[in-house]
Amino acid sequence: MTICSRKSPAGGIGFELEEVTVAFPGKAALEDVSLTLEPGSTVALIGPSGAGKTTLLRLLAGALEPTGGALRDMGGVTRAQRAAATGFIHQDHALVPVLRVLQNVLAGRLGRYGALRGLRSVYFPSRADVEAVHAALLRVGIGELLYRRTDRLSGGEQQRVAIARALFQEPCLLLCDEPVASLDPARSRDVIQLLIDLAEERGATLVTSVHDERLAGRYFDRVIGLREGRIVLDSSRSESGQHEALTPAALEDLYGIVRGDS
Ligand SMILES: Nc1ncnc2c1ncn2[C@@H]1O[C@H](COP(=O)(O)OP(=O)(O)OP(=O)(O)O)[C@@H](O)[C@H]1O
Repeated sequence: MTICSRKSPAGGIGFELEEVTVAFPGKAALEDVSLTLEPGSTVALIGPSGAGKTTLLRLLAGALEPTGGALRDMGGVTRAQRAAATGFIHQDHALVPVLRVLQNVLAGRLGRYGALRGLRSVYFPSRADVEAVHAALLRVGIGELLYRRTDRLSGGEQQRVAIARALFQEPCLLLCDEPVASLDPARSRDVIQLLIDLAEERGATLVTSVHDERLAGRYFDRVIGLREGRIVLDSSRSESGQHEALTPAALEDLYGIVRGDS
């Protein structure tokens, strides 16, 4: 298994963004974003709907290119290495409902193979691949669901399948778009803690968008607030473990409304 570290050629994924803009026709989703993301850091993206969080995640995943400015990988990691070492957990899980959990997790490595080998690996997996999928499912707490049809699972179980699929990719960069949007508060905390633990175990960089700034402040080393495509808040955990910059006034400025104590 690839474990990420600054010394590993495929690991230690970090970024420098210099005045990055991503413009769509008639709309700039990100504008003049300058940011350094350290390898192995855990980062939460917060901000109102349409602020540019998903666009930033897609940019880091290599699914989008800046239309202005520059994005640089740290430590000589190439774009191809980054793509191979990125696990992306989508807001809607992006699972195929009629497939078994095993096949959905195996599909996590489709991007590594050509079309024919990829399909064979999903429908006729090797014993080693089945064992690796089972290990990933055990790690996220649902080992018993290996052969269950995916559309028979609860939302929380499907979320864990999506995390297992990303884990099966042996990621050094874990990107998650609203991973707890459809979960209740207790399950949301469990899933965020699981993502933090997985990133720490692997030495992977974790960047996650979340709507709940309390979860962001409690679990992540760094919290970045976006509004209308710009960074308006950037908070790092202090030595006392607190996010002192996450004040009610800063959150009010970010969201444009009073959000209550956090
Ligand atoms: N492919 C696209 N074409 C045109 N506009 C887009 C495209 N993708 C995103 N946008 C626009 O860019 C802005 C930022 O979108 P983005 O999805 O990044 O926001 P977000 O912060 O993730 O929002 P949410 O919290 O609602 O998911 C929005 O105004 C959106 O409509």
